Amino acid sequence: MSSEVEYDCIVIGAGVQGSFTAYQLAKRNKKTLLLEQFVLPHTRGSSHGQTRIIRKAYEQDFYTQMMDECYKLWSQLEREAGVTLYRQTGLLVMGPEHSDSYLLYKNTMERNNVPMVILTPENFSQHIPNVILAEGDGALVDINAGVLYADRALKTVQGQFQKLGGVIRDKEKVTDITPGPVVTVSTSAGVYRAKSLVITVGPWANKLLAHIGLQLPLEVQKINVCYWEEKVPGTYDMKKRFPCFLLTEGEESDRHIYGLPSNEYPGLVKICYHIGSETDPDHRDKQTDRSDIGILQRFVARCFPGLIPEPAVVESCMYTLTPDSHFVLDCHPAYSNIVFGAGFSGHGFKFGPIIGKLLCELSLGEVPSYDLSPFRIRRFQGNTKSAL
Ligand SMILES: Cc1cc2nc3c(=O)[nH]c(=O)nc-3n(C[C@H](O)[C@H](O)[C@H](O)COP(=O)(O)OP(=O)(O)OC[C@H]3O[C@@H](n4cnc5c(N)ncnc54)[C@H](O)[C@@H]3O)c2cc1C
Ligand SMILES: O=C(O)[C@@H]1CCCC=N1
Repeated sequence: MSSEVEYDCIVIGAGVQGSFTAYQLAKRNKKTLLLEQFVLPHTRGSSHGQTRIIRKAYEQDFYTQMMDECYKLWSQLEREAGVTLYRQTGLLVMGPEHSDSYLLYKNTMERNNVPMVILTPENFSQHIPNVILAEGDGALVDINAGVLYADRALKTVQGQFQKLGGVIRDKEKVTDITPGPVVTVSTSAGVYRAKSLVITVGPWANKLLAHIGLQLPLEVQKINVCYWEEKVPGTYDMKKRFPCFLLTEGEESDRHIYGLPSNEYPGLVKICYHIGSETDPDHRDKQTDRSDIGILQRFVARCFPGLIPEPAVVESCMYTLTPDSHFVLDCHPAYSNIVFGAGFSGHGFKFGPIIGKLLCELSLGEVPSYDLSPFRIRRFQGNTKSAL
């Protein structure tokens, strides 16, 4: 089947980043096609699941500053669609009080006037009951942080895109790309043409970029998404405003941990380890490493006395990591009408609306609204393989 229609833009990959990019393009009256390899919705990429953390607490100013507009774009989408996508819970940040990482969070938040409360070992349990603050740890709360209803957000943005006249074709895997002033995209079901192309295929980025002679330094990891049962149901519940939390980075392996209050599975709290094991996105179920679960069990036993230190549910999801954990947002070095967003390194969901806006701007040849230098591929220098 060959399509006669020429699109302004084709977006490949209907995860959070591709869906928001397509929506932004449609808002700009661009005739847009969004292609997805699986039947939607699916659980085989990085954007599935009911919840994600949204926060301004970051080590780097550029993320904190982008989140300013991003919160506004999330609430604009909520108003437009008449749905709730965000719930404020606050985010508890804990880490060795004098460590580089903890101080970077604290100072970045202070410098950018992010509303926060600093807790002391004396008043900690009064504010955050049923959590043990480790000896020597500092604690602060990013007050406006909270939970995004991820699955609902994806459904909403894809729905709004379609209402604006956008076309979604799922169960169509892109099998080839031919660059040119008009780009040709071949799928398992057809051939499509467009003035520009956006590639947002998450863990599959290098598999698809190989078709256009580019390889990025990305590592795909499978993450075990663990849920832990409350001894007394409701102890760590979102309705009671129990906060999301994260441990800042440090020397010890048991610091790469974060969690969300119980919500999607009543009585179960999501607590995960931020480092997984390398995997192939087409064979992720073959990766069965659970060594992180021991680290989580020790953490839960030590710091969450109200949880049973044995995971009740283990699901899986994938991270696509760059060497510096910063995103990749750029144009192809040889074809300026091919744009990609990749390497969201396990923290990209909250940025969906702003990533969509930026990739839309890049695909239209406009000056992007933010300085993209932290996200350009030239930072990888020798690590980017171009077969051109
Ligand atoms: C366990 C876990 C917890 C996380 N927690 C947070 C959090 O709290 N806060 C936060 O902000 N972020 C979080 N993240 C990160 C965030 O979810 C990801 O950064 C984001 O979902 C990445 O989206 P994406 O669109 O790049 O990738 P994906 O969601 O994987 O989308 C890519 C899409 O492209 C499709 N595709 C691939 N190849 C092709 C092809 N050839 N043809 C057609 N379609 C194709 C795939 O099927 C997929 O649907 C978390 C991630 C995980 C795994
Ligand atoms: O992006 C986020 O907020 C979460 C928490 C920290 C680790 C990864 N994702």
